[in-house]
Amino acid sequence: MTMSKSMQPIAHKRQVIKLGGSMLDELSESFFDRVKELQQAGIQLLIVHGGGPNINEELAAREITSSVINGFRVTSEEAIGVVQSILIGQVNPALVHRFNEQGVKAIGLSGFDANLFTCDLLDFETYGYVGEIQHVQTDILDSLLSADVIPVISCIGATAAGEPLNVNADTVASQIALAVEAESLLLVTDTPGIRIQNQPQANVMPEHIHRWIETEDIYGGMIPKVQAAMDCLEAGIPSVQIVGQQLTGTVITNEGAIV
Ligand SMILES: Nc1ncnc2c1ncn2[C@@H]1O[C@H](COP(=O)(O)OP(=O)(O)O)[C@@H](O)[C@H]1O
Ligand SMILES: CC(=O)N[C@@H](CCC(=O)OP(=O)(O)O)C(=O)O
Repeated sequence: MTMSKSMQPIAHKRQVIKLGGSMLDELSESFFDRVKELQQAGIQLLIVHGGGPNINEELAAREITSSVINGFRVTSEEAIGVVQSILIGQVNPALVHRFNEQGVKAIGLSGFDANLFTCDLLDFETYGYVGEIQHVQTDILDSLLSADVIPVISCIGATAAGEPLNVNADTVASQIALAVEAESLLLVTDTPGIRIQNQPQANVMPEHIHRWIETEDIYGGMIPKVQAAMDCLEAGIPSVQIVGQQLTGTVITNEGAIV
C-alpha cells in the first residue's frame, strides 16, 4: 500500500513556539538555553513571531491610523506596506540574528518563501488587507528541520497573485503547528498566561474560554491566542500553552487536565 504524505510517521517530535511582539525585546539568555535543551532532547522547533508594538510605532511615526477589532489589526492599503516592511525587513532579521549569535542555526521566512502559506482576504470590508490562511506548504520546513535549522517565520502571507496580506501571528502559529503535526504549541507573550479577575489560570478548557470572551475577561490581543489554541485542540493537538518569558502560565486542554 502506498502511504499518502499525511500518513507518513514523523520521525521527530515538533514544537511550535510563537514569540509575541510584546516580549521580543526582552528575550533572555535563559530562553535560548531552553531552546538548546529542547533541541538536544531531539525536539524540532519552529518559531513564529509577531511585532505588534514595532508596527504601532512605525504607523504612528508615519501618522497612519489603525484600529484593532477582536485582536486583529484593521489594515489599510497604506498600512500593509508598513506591516510588511517592519515584519520582514526589521523584526524577522533581528530575531534570526539573535538565534544565530546564540549558536542556534536559524533562517527567516515569510508566507512568500517557497509558498510557505498562501492566503485569501479574511473579510475586506471589516479588516482590509488581513489574510486568512488557505494552505501551508511544509516542504521547506521539513528540509530545514532535517538540517537542524530553525525556521523563524513572520506573519506576512501571500495571495495567489503575490500580494502581501497581514495575518495575526497567533493564527499563523496555530496553522503552522497543525500543518507540521506539532505535538504542542507555546504562545509566549508579555504576561504569564490568562488571568481572570486578577487570578492566574493554570488549566483551562474551551468552555471557560467561550464564557470569558463573553464576559470580556478575555479581550484584545488575548482573543487571537485563545482562538488559535482552540483551533489546535479541535484538530487534535492535545495542549496549547499561553506563557510568559519564563515559559510558565496557562495550559489549555479539552479535559482541563494538567499536561
Ligand atoms: N484574560 C487575560 N489575561 C491576560 N492578558 C489578557 C487577558 N485579556 C486580554 N489580555 C491582554 O492580552 C495581552 C497579550 O496580547 P498582545 O499584546 O497581543 O501580545 P503579543 O504581542 O504577545 O501577541 C496582555 O498583555 C493583556 O493586556
Ligand atoms: C492581522 C493582525 O492583527 N496582524 C498583526 C501581526 C503582528 C502580530 O500578530 O504581532 P503580535 O504577536 O505582537 O500581536 C498586527 O498587525 O499587529
